[in-house]
Amino acid sequence: MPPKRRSKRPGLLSSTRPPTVKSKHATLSAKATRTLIRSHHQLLKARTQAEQAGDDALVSSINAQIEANGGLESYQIASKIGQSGERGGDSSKTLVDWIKPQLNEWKTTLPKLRVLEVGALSTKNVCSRTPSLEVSRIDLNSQEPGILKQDFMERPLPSTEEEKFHIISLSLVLNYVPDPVGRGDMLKRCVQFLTSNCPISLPPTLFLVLPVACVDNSRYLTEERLLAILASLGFHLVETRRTSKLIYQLWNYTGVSSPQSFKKEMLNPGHKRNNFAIIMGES
Ligand SMILES: C[S@@+](CC[C@H](N)C(=O)[O-])C[C@H]1O[C@@H](n2cnc3c(N)ncnc32)[C@H](O)[C@@H]1O
Repeated sequence: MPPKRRSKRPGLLSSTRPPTVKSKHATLSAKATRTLIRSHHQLLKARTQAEQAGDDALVSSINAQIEANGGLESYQIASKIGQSGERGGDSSKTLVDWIKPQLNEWKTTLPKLRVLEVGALSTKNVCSRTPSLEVSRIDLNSQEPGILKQDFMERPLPSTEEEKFHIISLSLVLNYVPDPVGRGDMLKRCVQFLTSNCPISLPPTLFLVLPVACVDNSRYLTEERLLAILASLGFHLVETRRTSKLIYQLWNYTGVSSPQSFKKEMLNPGHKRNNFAIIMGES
């Protein structure tokens, strides 16, 4: 009797470790997507620590592991899958829903509101399809012609109000930054790119999305601490929303800051917690 032919249905990538995305059209299970994203973050963090320790051999070995996992491109593909409707969807829909009352004031005779989308993976998300918004998209690795390859931390500072933005989106970007000081610097830098010179009654706005574990399950960051950090920079929380995985927040910049330093200090002890932290000096 001839051997039974095996089904041609491909197995899930989650059954292989480490998961690697080879083509832009590869399909990853939800679990494999999460594993790939988590592993990329862990490798970035380990690389930063090796760099800080001056261990060049370890840096090279971690770089090789990042590449073996498919690099930033595979990470972005996994993140894009996460943006699909069935996996939680496009976070910019929440941003647009929240500012809809103000956007309704907008008329075609007015200039569009400038949005800086840091960590942009798509030119077709909800904010890009909103007629009153003009979106400038940047990412460390551009996936499409409408996305500029640029590190926000290296973007030249604006020299005029017109070069600034009414809204900055940091959706799942702050948690990508591998070290706590860099995260504080990123939040501080946002202030320099925001303008209150707006054609409608929308204050300068920061849209922040983080994995909920960053504030619920970290030894060094809580929602309260995040609020204190952003308040010290002059931000006021106006909207917040949670899903089982993500926390979405809308912050208005008031212009009234009270510089304070925030160290990495134990707020929430527990051996099962993570080490996500934001450090900020007073300057
Ligand atoms: C998880 S993806 C988030 C994608 C999308 N914003 C979302 O909400 O699904 C994080 C992206 O942030 C980008 N990124 C991280 N740090 C950045 C920086 N300093 N400047 C520009 N892009 C950055 C990464 O390259 C990556 O594509």
